[in-house]
Amino acid sequence: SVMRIDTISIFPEYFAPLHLSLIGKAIDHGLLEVSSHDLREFTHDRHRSVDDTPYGGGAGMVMKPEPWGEALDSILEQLPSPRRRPVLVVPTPSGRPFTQHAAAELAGAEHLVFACGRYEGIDHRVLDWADEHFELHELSLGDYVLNGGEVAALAMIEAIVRLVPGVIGNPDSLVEESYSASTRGMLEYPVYTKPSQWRGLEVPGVLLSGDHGAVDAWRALRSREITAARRPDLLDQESPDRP
Ligand SMILES: N#Cc1c(-c2ccc3ccn(Cc4ccccn4)c3c2)n[nH]c1N
Repeated sequence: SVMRIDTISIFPEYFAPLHLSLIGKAIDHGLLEVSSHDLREFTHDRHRSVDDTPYGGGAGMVMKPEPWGEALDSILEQLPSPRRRPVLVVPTPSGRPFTQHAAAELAGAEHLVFACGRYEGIDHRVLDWADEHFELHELSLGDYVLNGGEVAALAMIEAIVRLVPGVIGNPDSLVEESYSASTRGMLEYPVYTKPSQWRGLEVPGVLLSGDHGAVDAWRALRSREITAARRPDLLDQESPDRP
């Protein structure tokens, strides 16, 4: 089935890169449809204004609700009926953490809409209204501050789309990854390829030995060492994947 993704932003050109590489291929193969919408197309004043000063005072500007309401209406009107409620993802610093688990959850959706804010955020009434018409997910990419939601949406879209069956070339790499890397598993072990000697540096002998048991053991040990050093928090969690 075709997954449809709509993005809404005052910088729709941020999403041009989605038509490259992996995701570009999925689009070419008809597995994925991506459309980017310019929020300013839903303004009607001469200055095409999308922001105004915050009620209650404070620095910065807030995105006005009207353009968002019209943009989201336009998405809903274009849906084939009877429609299942589309998923609305709103990247925000105050969101629930976007994790591999969230990506897997969203990979099952038929239709994803990303509302990318700027300034100090979107008038909260937009989220309150959207909660009645969409399956709303307010998600944060991580504990750092960005200037808007576009970069977060690009990352989320890539993490989600690569989990959609048929989109990524080799499904095996997904299976391996789901047990060892960015999920609540462990961090990836180091990888090597030819030449076996490079600038005086060798590939660990075990990897050239052909002894698959020894290779697996070496990789598990390296994952554990790297995880203990960089992400001890991942080691604390009991996980059925890790004996
Ligand atoms: N996801 C995510 C994000 C964001 C993010 C997402 C959307 C917007 C819309 C406006 N801003 C600027 C801004 C800065 C400060 C306080 C409020 N708003 C965003 C930032 N920052 N960091 C993440 N992990």
